[in-house]
Amino acid sequence: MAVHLQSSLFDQEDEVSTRPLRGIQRTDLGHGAWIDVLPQWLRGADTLFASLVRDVGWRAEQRVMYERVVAVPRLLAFFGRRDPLPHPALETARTELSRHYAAELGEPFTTAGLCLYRDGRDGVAWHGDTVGRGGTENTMVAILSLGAPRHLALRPREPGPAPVRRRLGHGDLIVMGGSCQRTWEHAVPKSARVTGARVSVQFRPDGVR
Ligand SMILES: O=C(O)CCC(=O)C(=O)O
Ligand SMILES: [Fe+2]
Repeated sequence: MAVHLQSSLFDQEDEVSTRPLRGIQRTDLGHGAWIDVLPQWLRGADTLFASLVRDVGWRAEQRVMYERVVAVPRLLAFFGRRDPLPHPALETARTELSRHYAAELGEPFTTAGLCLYRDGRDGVAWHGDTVGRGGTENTMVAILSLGAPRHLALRPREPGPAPVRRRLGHGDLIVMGGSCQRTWEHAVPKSARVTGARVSVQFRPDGVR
C-alpha cells in the first residue's frame, strides 16, 4: 500500500521497544473521566509503523448513512484475545500496559483494534467506545499512535467541563480512563494539514468495544 511516512518522523532505531510507563501524566477531565498521556512511549516507531502498514490485513468497511452506503474513512483490523498480534512489540506493549494498570483496571488489556488513516481525509467522527461494557462501566482504552501526528479531540456529553484536544505523535501513548467512554466522546477530526498516514493501535479489556 502506498502510504507516505514523512522523513521528519525520525525514530529509526531498528529494535522496537517501550519506555517505562512511570512518567505518564494524568489529566482529570471531569464527570469521572481522565486521560493519561506519555509522549514517545515507543522506541523504533518507524520500524513498527512500516511493518504494520505492510503486514496487517487492512479492511475497508462500509456503513449506511442517510439511507446510502458509504465507505468508512479509515482502514481497520481487529485482533481478539486469542489472535496473535501482528508484531511482537505489540504483545510487549499490551503486557506492559496490563501490568501498569493492573490494580486500577482490575483486569488485563486483551484485544487490539487497529486503524489506518491514509491521509487527512480519513478520520473518525464523535463517539464513545460504548458497544460493550464501556457504555455502562468504568474502563480503559489505551491508544498507541504511529506515523503522522493527528489530534484526538474529546468533549463531554453533558455541559460543564471544557473540551480538550491532544496531538498524538509518532510513538505517543494516550489512555482514556474512568467514565471517559460514556460521559465523554472522542474523535479524530479530518484535516487538510495532515501530511501522511497514521496508524492507531487501541488496546481494550475483554467486552469493551
Ligand atoms: O485513532 C484513534 O486513535 C482513535 C480511534 C477510535 O476512537 C476508535 O477506533 O474507537
Ligand atoms: Fe473510539
